[in-house]
Amino acid sequence: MRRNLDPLQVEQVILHKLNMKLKSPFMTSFGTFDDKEFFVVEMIDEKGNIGFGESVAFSSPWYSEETVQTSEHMMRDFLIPMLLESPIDHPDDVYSRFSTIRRNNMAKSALEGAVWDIYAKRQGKSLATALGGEKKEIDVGISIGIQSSVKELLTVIEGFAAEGYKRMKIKVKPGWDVEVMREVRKAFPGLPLMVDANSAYTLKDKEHLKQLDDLDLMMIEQPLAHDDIFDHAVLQRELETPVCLDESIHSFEDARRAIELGSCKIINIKIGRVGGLSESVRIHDYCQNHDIAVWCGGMLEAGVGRAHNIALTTLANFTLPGDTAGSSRYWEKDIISPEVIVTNGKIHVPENPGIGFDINRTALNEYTVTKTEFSR
Ligand SMILES: O=C(O)CCC(=O)C1=CC=C[C@@H](O)[C@@H]1C(=O)O
Ligand SMILES: [Mg+2]
Repeated sequence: MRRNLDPLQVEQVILHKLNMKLKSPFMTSFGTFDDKEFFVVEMIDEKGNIGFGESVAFSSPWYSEETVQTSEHMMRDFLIPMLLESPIDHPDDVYSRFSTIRRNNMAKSALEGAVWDIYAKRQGKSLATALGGEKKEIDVGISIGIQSSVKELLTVIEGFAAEGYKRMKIKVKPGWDVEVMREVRKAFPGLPLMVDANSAYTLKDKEHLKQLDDLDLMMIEQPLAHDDIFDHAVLQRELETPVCLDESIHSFEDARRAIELGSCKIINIKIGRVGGLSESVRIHDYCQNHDIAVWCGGMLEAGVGRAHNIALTTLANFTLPGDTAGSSRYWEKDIISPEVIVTNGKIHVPENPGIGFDINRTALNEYTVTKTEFSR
């Protein structure tokens, strides 16, 4: 294990609760997002370094059981006191320090991300380098919600293709799937395409889903239940299209079991879902050793979360474009400076220490609903 001879002591944590309105509603098989409520974690160490993390839990427990309110409770009443208690040798230790608390990975990850940012800044390294990443730029795709008509969907895809995004992920659900994707494939014959079902199907839909095999999709993401890896293995044996797991993977152990069972050929790593950057790196490394491709998913993050996703994606086995689109995908104005810019489907990885972006305090304050401080 990597050791740090300069233990860091967290002195203060500030939870900024923000509410940001999306430029346009984002519809999935489980619900529609109009705005995003979340926390920016600001953390200060004993030397005055400041690190930032972002919580990704949504207001409602649709995607996972965590919500903005449950993560606030977990951070305030359990996790922050555990962090303030004693110095940390290495950010990897945060995961083990939190291990007596079951799950609540998004709450844990928001804090762990800020510790990683401070750690990288203390070392004078970018977060990407501190994590072991080497890419100078990353390929990105974009996630497209369910639209009101196929015509509308084709227009949206055309717009993002013109912006240069490397692949399009189309949200599907029963009644908005095979026929729609046939139309999309017909209109865009060479476009890298995938679908995400957010658990909208069961094994009874196997024959229906097999029709997707004709459409040259990069993968189908999370077709079956959010807590399943067994039925996904059955489905993967029958489908030519690779299955990618999202909701089902909460830890390194989940990934190991899914891979041993043959439940997927690809894993979408979301930092918040797996409890932080350290666990993300462990999953990445294991997948790399088992020929399982990974990519970095998104949770409609604002700039701080986006910066963490960019840093993680610089690791070698992130071979597929992620969902880390530019700041302008969801926001009129982001909370970081400069904003994340996508050029020809690529994001340049910042080289400044830590997350590599400054916080735009004016924007942060504008979106802040409440602010709570915790000190040692
Ligand atoms: O652009 C992004 O941040 C990704 C958006 C996206 O596809 C998702 C975000 C949150 C929940 C889901 O709807 C979905 C996903 O499952 O990956
Ligand atoms: Mg998904």
